[in-house]
Amino acid sequence: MRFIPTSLIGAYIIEPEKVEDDRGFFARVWCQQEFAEHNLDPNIVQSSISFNKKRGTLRGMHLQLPPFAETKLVRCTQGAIYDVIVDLRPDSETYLNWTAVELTAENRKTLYIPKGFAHGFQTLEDNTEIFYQMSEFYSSESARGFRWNDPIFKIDWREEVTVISDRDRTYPDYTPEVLSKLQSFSI
Ligand SMILES: Cc1cn([C@H]2C[C@H](O)[C@@H](COP(=O)(O)OP(=O)(O)O[C@H]3O[C@H](C)C(=O)[C@H](O)[C@H]3O)O2)c(=O)[nH]c1=O
Repeated sequence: MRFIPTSLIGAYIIEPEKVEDDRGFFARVWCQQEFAEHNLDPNIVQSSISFNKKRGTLRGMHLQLPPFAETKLVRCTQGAIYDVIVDLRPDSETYLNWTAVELTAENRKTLYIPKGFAHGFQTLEDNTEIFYQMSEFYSSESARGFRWNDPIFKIDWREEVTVISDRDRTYPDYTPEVLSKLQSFSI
């Protein structure tokens, strides 16, 4: 695997190193030891999939607060997404910054998202499926979210949003009150 730092401290793009032969290829996409060697959280307790019928579908921006803050590994196993993360760790040099990466079934890239980041994506093709691996259990009570077009983040999305849940569409703007609840994140 190749671990490529993103512009946000602690977030990485992980590229598989293919071992090719006349049948095709084999590649590792996760290894507890290699992750630990790169100071990445090697714990996985849940895996999930997300299927999205229509191009332009947007899910996010989501995160879980401590004690259920989670490291996430995200990869696209069918279709393509524009995957976005926002650093919400007040003591981070890249606090409130965002970055995006195109994850596709073809490029087989994985995005490693540390605790304290909000995550969301927009699909770039119909019938797009995402595979997640999380370091913490799902906790609806600790789930929080911010609106995809919240002016404080100025995220530059690729396309018009075609499908979005009522919850994701109606999050209030990011405010100091919400910020205070995230102070407990540290890198
Ligand atoms: C995330 C999750 C959801 N659910 C249930 C709760 C709802 O009944 C249904 C759909 O949940 P939700 O609308 O929160 O799903 P997404 O909008 O895709 O949320 C995800 O989207 C963003 C982009 C993420 O990074 C997270 O993985 C996650 O927040 O599945 C579960 O039972 N377990 C889970 O882990």
